[in-house]
Amino acid sequence: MPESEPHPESETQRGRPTHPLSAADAWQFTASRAAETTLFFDFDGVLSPVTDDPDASQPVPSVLGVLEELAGAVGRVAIVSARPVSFLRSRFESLTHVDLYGLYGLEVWHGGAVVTEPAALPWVPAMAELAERAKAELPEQILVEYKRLSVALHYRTAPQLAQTVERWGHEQAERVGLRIQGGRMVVELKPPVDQDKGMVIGEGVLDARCAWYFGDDMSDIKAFDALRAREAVDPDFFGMCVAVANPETGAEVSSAADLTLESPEAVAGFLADALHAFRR
Ligand SMILES: O=P(O)(O)OC[C@H]1O[C@H](O[C@H]2O[C@H](CO)[C@@H](O)[C@H](O)[C@H]2O)[C@H](O)[C@@H](O)[C@@H]1O
Repeated sequence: MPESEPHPESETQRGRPTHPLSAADAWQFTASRAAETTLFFDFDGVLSPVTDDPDASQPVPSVLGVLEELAGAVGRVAIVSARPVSFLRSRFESLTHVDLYGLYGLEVWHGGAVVTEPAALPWVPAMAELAERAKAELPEQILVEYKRLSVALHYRTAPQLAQTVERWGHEQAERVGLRIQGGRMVVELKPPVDQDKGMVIGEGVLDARCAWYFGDDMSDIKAFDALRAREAVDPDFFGMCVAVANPETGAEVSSAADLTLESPEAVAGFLADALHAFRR
């Protein structure tokens, strides 16, 4: 090529595109830096349709194969959930190349074992006691989900009890010294340990040049914020925030996202389509 003609930039050198951009363009750009890309997924309401009984939740069947294929196409795929790692393992046992973060990052699946944030461990007895107290004191329609280092109080099947649950949760948080996390028809009590999805993502993208986060709930907005924060300090980094629509937190999450998908089933289809960008 003559000296005077500009050299075409290679795909990996191409600067970050400007938001907003179409999903197709975002995937195409992502594919150009696939090895330096991480895809993060929330579980409930994103990979799994909402059910009245949290124990009954299952991923959309087709998403398992798609995640495994994506894990072979990009640098890293991770699920970042408020569920314990043991629960995530029971749903994603077949996925050998997908990283798992549980309890908002208090747990990580690493080297074949669950690694727990040491600062949270002293709170195990208090959380067990709290779960028993919740069962005894709250109306029986409230489903109490004990998660070792957190207790979730579900009112999905009794929405008229939302205020009762909120009030009881705040009283207990003050009494025991816990933190509260609101979610979709749920109030969750957690140890006073600095760890949330934003911190998991902030740390997780330190070596990445591109990341996507798929979420549907209030705690996921912190993960979106972490991608925005990284973009703000690194002009080369490209982040995409994808919301999943729902009647409870959907409007707020969607307003913080680059694009919104209709349902967990739509997420599975969206990811299956995205695979084409990596096969070219
Ligand atoms: O971070 P996530 O993986 O999205 O976990 C958030 C909460 O998800 C679960 O509750 C939600 O899904 C349930 C099953 O579909 C539903 O019944 C409930 O109303 C939702 O809030 C989970 O049970 C909670 O522990 C998580 O905090």
